Amino acid sequence: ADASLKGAMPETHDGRSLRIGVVHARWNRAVIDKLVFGVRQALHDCNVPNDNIVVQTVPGSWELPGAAAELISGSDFDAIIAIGVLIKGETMHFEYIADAVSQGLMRVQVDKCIPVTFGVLTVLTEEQAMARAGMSAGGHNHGEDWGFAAVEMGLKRKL
Ligand SMILES: O=c1[nH]c(NC[C@H](O)[C@H](O)[C@H](O)CO)c([N+](=O)[O-])c(=O)[nH]1
Repeated sequence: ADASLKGAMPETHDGRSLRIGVVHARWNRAVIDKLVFGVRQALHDCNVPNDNIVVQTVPGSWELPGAAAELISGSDFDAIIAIGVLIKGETMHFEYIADAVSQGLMRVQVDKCIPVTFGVLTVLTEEQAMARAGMSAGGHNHGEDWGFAAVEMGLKRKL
Protein backbone atom coordinates (compact mmCIF):
# COMPACT_ATOMS: atom_id res chain seq x y z
CA ALA A 1 0.00 0.00 0.00
CA ASP A 2 2.46 2.60 -1.22
CA ALA A 3 -0.19 5.28 -1.02
CA SER A 4 -0.27 4.96 2.76
CA LEU A 5 1.70 7.47 4.80
CA LYS A 6 3.23 4.73 6.94
CA GLY A 7 6.67 3.17 6.61
CA ALA A 8 10.08 4.60 5.94
CA MET A 9 10.89 4.44 2.23
CA PRO A 10 13.64 1.78 2.21
CA GLU A 11 17.00 2.98 0.96
CA THR A 12 19.50 0.55 -0.54
CA HIS A 13 23.04 1.20 0.62
CA ASP A 14 26.29 -0.52 -0.20
CA GLY A 15 26.51 -3.15 2.52
CA ARG A 16 29.57 -4.95 1.10
CA SER A 17 31.65 -4.16 4.17
CA LEU A 18 29.04 -5.12 6.78
CA ARG A 19 28.69 -8.09 9.12
CA ILE A 20 25.06 -8.63 10.13
CA GLY A 21 23.80 -10.91 12.90
CA VAL A 22 20.25 -12.24 12.64
CA VAL A 23 18.64 -13.87 15.67
CA HIS A 24 15.14 -15.26 15.26
CA ALA A 25 12.60 -17.04 17.43
CA ARG A 26 10.98 -20.33 16.33
CA TRP A 27 7.43 -19.69 17.55
CA ASN A 28 5.04 -19.20 14.58
CA ARG A 29 7.76 -20.61 12.35
CA ALA A 30 6.03 -20.30 8.98
CA VAL A 31 5.75 -16.54 9.44
CA ILE A 32 9.27 -16.32 10.89
CA ASP A 33 10.74 -18.07 7.85
CA LYS A 34 9.03 -15.64 5.49
CA LEU A 35 10.29 -12.65 7.51
CA VAL A 36 13.84 -14.06 7.50
CA PHE A 37 13.55 -14.53 3.73
CA GLY A 38 12.58 -10.87 3.39
CA VAL A 39 15.56 -9.83 5.50
CA ARG A 40 17.89 -11.92 3.34
CA GLN A 41 16.43 -10.39 0.17
CA ALA A 42 17.11 -6.85 1.40
CA LEU A 43 20.62 -7.72 2.58
CA HIS A 44 21.28 -9.28 -0.83
CA ASP A 45 19.98 -6.14 -2.56
CA CYS A 46 22.55 -4.19 -0.50
CA ASN A 47 25.37 -6.57 -1.50
CA VAL A 48 25.98 -7.88 1.99
CA PRO A 49 28.05 -11.03 1.36
CA ASN A 50 26.28 -14.23 2.46
CA ASP A 51 29.32 -15.21 4.54
CA ASN A 52 28.88 -11.97 6.49
CA ILE A 53 25.35 -12.90 7.60
CA VAL A 54 25.24 -15.03 10.78
CA VAL A 55 21.82 -16.51 11.65
CA GLN A 56 21.00 -17.91 15.10
CA THR A 57 17.66 -19.24 16.36
CA VAL A 58 16.15 -19.20 19.86
CA PRO A 59 12.97 -20.88 21.17
CA GLY A 60 10.82 -17.76 21.46
CA SER A 61 10.82 -13.96 21.45
CA TRP A 62 11.54 -13.83 25.18
CA GLU A 63 15.03 -15.15 24.42
CA LEU A 64 15.83 -12.52 21.77
CA PRO A 65 17.40 -9.76 23.93
CA GLY A 66 19.77 -12.17 25.70
CA ALA A 67 20.75 -13.84 22.44
CA ALA A 68 21.34 -10.46 20.78
CA ALA A 69 23.60 -9.37 23.64
CA GLU A 70 25.40 -12.72 23.47
CA LEU A 71 25.93 -12.39 19.70
CA ILE A 72 27.35 -8.90 20.12
CA SER A 73 29.80 -9.83 22.87
CA GLY A 74 30.89 -12.93 20.96
CA SER A 75 31.83 -11.32 17.66
CA ASP A 76 31.98 -7.95 15.91
CA PHE A 77 28.76 -7.21 14.05
CA ASP A 78 27.80 -3.89 12.50
CA ALA A 79 24.11 -4.52 13.21
CA ILE A 80 21.79 -7.16 14.67
CA ILE A 81 18.29 -7.98 13.44
CA ALA A 82 16.03 -9.58 16.07
CA ILE A 83 12.99 -11.37 14.63
CA GLY A 84 9.99 -12.75 16.51
CA VAL A 85 6.25 -13.19 16.07
CA LEU A 86 4.11 -12.60 19.13
CA ILE A 87 0.42 -13.39 18.65
CA LYS A 88 -2.04 -12.41 21.37
CA GLY A 89 -3.59 -15.39 23.17
CA GLU A 90 -6.40 -15.28 25.70
CA THR A 91 -4.15 -14.28 28.61
CA MET A 92 -1.85 -11.35 29.48
CA HIS A 93 1.22 -13.44 28.53
CA PHE A 94 1.53 -11.60 25.21
CA GLU A 95 1.68 -8.15 26.84
CA TYR A 96 4.35 -9.15 29.33
CA ILE A 97 6.59 -10.72 26.68
CA ALA A 98 6.07 -7.92 24.13
CA ASP A 99 6.92 -5.21 26.66
CA ALA A 100 9.95 -7.02 28.08
CA VAL A 101 11.34 -7.92 24.66
CA SER A 102 10.99 -4.44 23.20
CA GLN A 103 12.54 -2.83 26.28
CA GLY A 104 15.25 -5.50 26.31
CA LEU A 105 16.22 -5.07 22.66
CA MET A 106 16.32 -1.28 23.04
CA ARG A 107 18.56 -1.66 26.08
CA VAL A 108 20.97 -3.92 24.19
CA GLN A 109 21.09 -1.45 21.30
CA VAL A 110 21.86 1.52 23.55
CA ASP A 111 24.16 -0.21 26.05
CA LYS A 112 26.24 -2.02 23.40
CA CYS A 113 26.15 0.85 20.87
CA ILE A 114 25.26 -1.62 18.11
CA PRO A 115 22.11 -1.09 16.05
CA VAL A 116 19.50 -3.74 16.91
CA THR A 117 16.69 -3.69 14.36
CA PHE A 118 13.30 -4.40 15.98
CA GLY A 119 11.82 -7.23 13.96
CA VAL A 120 9.23 -8.46 16.44
CA LEU A 121 5.66 -8.59 15.16
CA THR A 122 3.23 -8.02 18.03
CA VAL A 123 -0.13 -8.87 16.52
CA LEU A 124 -3.61 -9.80 17.64
CA THR A 125 -4.38 -12.44 15.01
CA GLU A 126 -2.57 -14.90 12.74
CA GLU A 127 -3.98 -12.99 9.76
CA GLN A 128 -2.26 -9.80 10.93
CA ALA A 129 1.03 -11.71 11.26
CA MET A 130 0.71 -13.22 7.77
CA ALA A 131 -0.10 -9.84 6.21
CA ARG A 132 3.04 -8.33 7.74
CA ALA A 133 5.14 -11.13 6.33
CA GLY A 134 3.69 -10.61 2.86
CA MET A 135 1.85 -13.94 3.06
CA SER A 136 -1.56 -12.59 2.11
CA ALA A 137 -2.94 -10.46 -0.71
CA GLY A 138 -2.07 -6.81 -0.24
CA GLY A 139 0.40 -7.70 2.48
CA HIS A 140 3.97 -6.46 2.70
CA ASN A 141 6.97 -8.41 4.04
CA HIS A 142 8.33 -6.21 6.81
CA GLY A 143 11.47 -8.36 6.88
CA GLU A 144 12.62 -6.39 3.84
CA ASP A 145 12.31 -3.10 5.74
CA TRP A 146 14.30 -4.53 8.65
CA GLY A 147 17.11 -5.64 6.35
CA PHE A 148 17.41 -2.18 4.80
CA ALA A 149 17.27 -0.50 8.22
CA ALA A 150 20.05 -2.72 9.57
CA VAL A 151 22.33 -1.91 6.61
CA GLU A 152 21.68 1.83 6.90
CA MET A 153 22.33 1.87 10.64
CA GLY A 154 25.33 -0.45 10.34
CA LEU A 155 26.94 1.93 7.86
CA LYS A 156 26.25 4.96 10.06
CA ARG A 157 28.25 3.26 12.79
CA LYS A 158 31.24 3.02 10.46
CA LEU A 159 31.21 6.73 9.57
O1 LIG B 1 7.90 -15.83 20.13
C1 LIG B 1 6.89 -16.10 20.80
N1 LIG B 1 7.04 -16.67 22.03
C2 LIG B 1 5.96 -16.97 22.79
N2 LIG B 1 6.15 -17.55 24.00
C3 LIG B 1 7.42 -18.20 24.36
C4 LIG B 1 8.39 -17.23 25.01
O2 LIG B 1 8.87 -16.31 24.04
C5 LIG B 1 9.58 -18.00 25.60
O3 LIG B 1 10.23 -18.71 24.56
C6 LIG B 1 9.15 -19.00 26.68
O4 LIG B 1 8.36 -18.30 27.64
C7 LIG B 1 10.34 -19.63 27.37
O5 LIG B 1 11.18 -18.65 27.91
C8 LIG B 1 4.65 -16.68 22.31
N3 LIG B 1 3.50 -16.93 23.08
O6 LIG B 1 3.59 -17.42 24.24
O7 LIG B 1 2.32 -16.66 22.61
C9 LIG B 1 4.52 -16.09 21.00
O8 LIG B 1 3.41 -15.81 20.49
N4 LIG B 1 5.65 -15.83 20.31
